[in-house]
Amino acid sequence: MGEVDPAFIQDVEHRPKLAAPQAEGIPLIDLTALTSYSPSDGSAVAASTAVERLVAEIGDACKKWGFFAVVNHGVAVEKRERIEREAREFFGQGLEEKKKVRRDEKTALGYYETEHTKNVRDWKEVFDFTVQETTLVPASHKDGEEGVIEWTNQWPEYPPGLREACEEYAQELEKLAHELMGLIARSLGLPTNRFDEFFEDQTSLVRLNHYPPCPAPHLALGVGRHKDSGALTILAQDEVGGLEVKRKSDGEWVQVKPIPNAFVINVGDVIQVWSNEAYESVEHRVTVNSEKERFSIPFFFRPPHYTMVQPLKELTDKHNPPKYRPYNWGKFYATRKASNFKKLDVENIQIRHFRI
Ligand SMILES: O=C(O)CCC(=O)C(=O)O
Ligand SMILES: [Fe+2]
Repeated sequence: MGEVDPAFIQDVEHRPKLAAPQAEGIPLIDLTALTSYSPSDGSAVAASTAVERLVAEIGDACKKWGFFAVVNHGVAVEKRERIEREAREFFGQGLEEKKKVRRDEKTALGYYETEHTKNVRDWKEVFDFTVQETTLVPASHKDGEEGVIEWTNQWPEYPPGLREACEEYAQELEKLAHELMGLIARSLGLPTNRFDEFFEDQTSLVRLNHYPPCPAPHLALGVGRHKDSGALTILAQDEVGGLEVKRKSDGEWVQVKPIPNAFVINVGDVIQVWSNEAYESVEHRVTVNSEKERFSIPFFFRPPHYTMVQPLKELTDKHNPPKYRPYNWGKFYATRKASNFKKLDVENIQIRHFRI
């Protein structure tokens, strides 16, 4: 492909600088204290001090960056390698094969190659699946239309091992997501289990991303600038690199350096609201390059559709009143979905529409 379809071209102010600084990147946090903590062993006191330190590190990272990387997270490396292998195999097939599980108006899950972010087409193809076997979402994004529909995953015939690899990976990541929410709760001065009630069901999603080499990496993006709308994102990226985060301190785009077997974590809009902006959801984007393809796998941890998202009572008082009106997560997400993936002339729904 020599010429790039104009649908992919970013406005001048959003085009990437191809040498974004790598210095002063996101914090790297070692989760050993969490995975080795066992209240019954003799070193419980030392272990709990280590967990307290970890909680403080997480709190600092959430405040300063909204992003951090974790190592020693307890997710089995074989499970990650397996899904990465299956994803490569899936995307390596011809378009005809992939289109057999293509997403359409009715089935929101599966393969898709024409996603847009803020009305510009992304240089990528994706495969989406939900974590909960039966995921319920509102049938309509319109207020007053109350029905729900069931989302079911579309699994391809090839590669035959994709489904199992995805299901196993999702289970592992769900455990890590709960652990991280526990640490985040503690860092906000809340009990470890404070967020559990919001995840008895879920609308969590895992996405396999493939960014093919792009002949115009200075004009297009793999994913345009955006914030993640859910609670927390846990990203596995390969060794190629391309993720950039808008640094809060100065608004510069900085690269998130790939670290083998680490996950990149970021706070989404829902935590921004729950925490009444103690933590903010930070803008990020993905650059592409002309030589190498790149693969990544975000796990989007999201509450069930019926959740009313609002600042937690414990984190607000008369000096720090709630900054958001409650909004229904399912309707918010359905509205996003209804407009997100095609070119539109209007802006997507945003949490700032609920800002008081
Ligand atoms: O591929 C990546 O590094 C990040 C993708 C991303 O931000 C997203 O899918 O929301
Ligand atoms: Fe994202």
